[in-house]
Amino acid sequence: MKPEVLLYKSLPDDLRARLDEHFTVTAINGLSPETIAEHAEALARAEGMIGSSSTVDQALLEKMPKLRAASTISVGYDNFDVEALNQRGIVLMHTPTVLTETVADTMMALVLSSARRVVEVAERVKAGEWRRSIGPDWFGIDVHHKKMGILGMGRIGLALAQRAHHGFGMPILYNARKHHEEAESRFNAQYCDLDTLLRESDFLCISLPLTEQTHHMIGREQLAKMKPSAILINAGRGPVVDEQALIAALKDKTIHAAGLDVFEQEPLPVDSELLTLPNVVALPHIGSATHETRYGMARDAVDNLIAALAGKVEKNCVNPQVLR
Ligand SMILES: NC(=O)C1=CN([C@@H]2O[C@H](COP(=O)(O)OP(=O)(O)OC[C@H]3O[C@@H](n4cnc5c(N)ncnc54)[C@H](OP(=O)(O)O)[C@@H]3O)[C@@H](O)[C@H]2O)C=CC1
Ligand SMILES: O=CC(=O)O
Repeated sequence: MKPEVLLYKSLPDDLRARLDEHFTVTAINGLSPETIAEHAEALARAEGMIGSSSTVDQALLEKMPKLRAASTISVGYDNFDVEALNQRGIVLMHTPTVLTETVADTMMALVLSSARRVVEVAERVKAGEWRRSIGPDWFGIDVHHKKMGILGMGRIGLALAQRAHHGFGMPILYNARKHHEEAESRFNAQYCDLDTLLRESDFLCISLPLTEQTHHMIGREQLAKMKPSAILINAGRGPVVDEQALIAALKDKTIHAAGLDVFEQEPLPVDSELLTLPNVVALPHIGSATHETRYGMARDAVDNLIAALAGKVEKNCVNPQVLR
């Protein structure tokens, strides 16, 4: 008999067929209180689950007594209670690597669009405001050769450093928990403490995961240390930055601008003050959102679940200690 799995995100047809070859699949429309109640019996039978974005906590796990493996279609896994998974010996699989280059592209897009005011001036053209040769009120600031500060020199930070260093001649500063030899040798990146990173960066680019340690790592005190000309880019997770402190800093010009792909609450509420600020570029969490990369993530997540439920995990495992 094939193991039963819960699918809570739609998949491309060929990947859904691959999942069906290996498992008896119950597909549900996201994990909400309603779908969880409606499909209680399928949850109780499921040995695996695959999807993204939804919260997987102790309360949900209690409804899934047979669960052996969870596969998220994302690299970030802050929506999982990993401690609870570990206690139950449930394997958590994710999709690093396949999305790295695409997310770094998105970060570079945020750097360029916030510095050169691409979204704002394009809207002005569409509004019919371009009636004569433009003046300084349409100008942006240079990106090339400015100092890029990267907070979180992991896979994505490294790919961003490559673009900034080789493509834009930018000196790279970075902070992480440890030194990254590859960043230092390939991009001449200089390790520094967080205060130095804040003080010296022209662009502070955040590619951190959300953890207890990184929650609100950037708040009022940290923003006050940045240059008034600096631009903050966040494509890690929204709650790494205290959003109210950021709004205040953007309004009183403590910093120049922000380019944001992630927010404390997603979708960003339509009445968020961020949306009223001309010096903000706000994207709807599109870091990895290209057809190619989203397909690759879904493919890897399906393969990860197949490997995990077959006891053949070789990569992409968040908590390999439960395999021992
Ligand atoms: N906007 C989007 O669509 C996307 C967002 N993301 C987000 O980006 C995050 C990073 O992804 P990825 O680069 O693959 O992950 P990695 O694990 O490769 O890199 C994470 C980096 O963050 C650093 N870090 C973690 N905790 C701290 C801390 N307390 N202080 C300083 N540095 C810290 C790590 O430091 P060290 O190296 O020293 O361990 C590491 O350099 C994901 O977790 C996810 O939240 C990812 C994909 C898409
Ligand atoms: O935010 C996206 C992810 O893959 O993590």
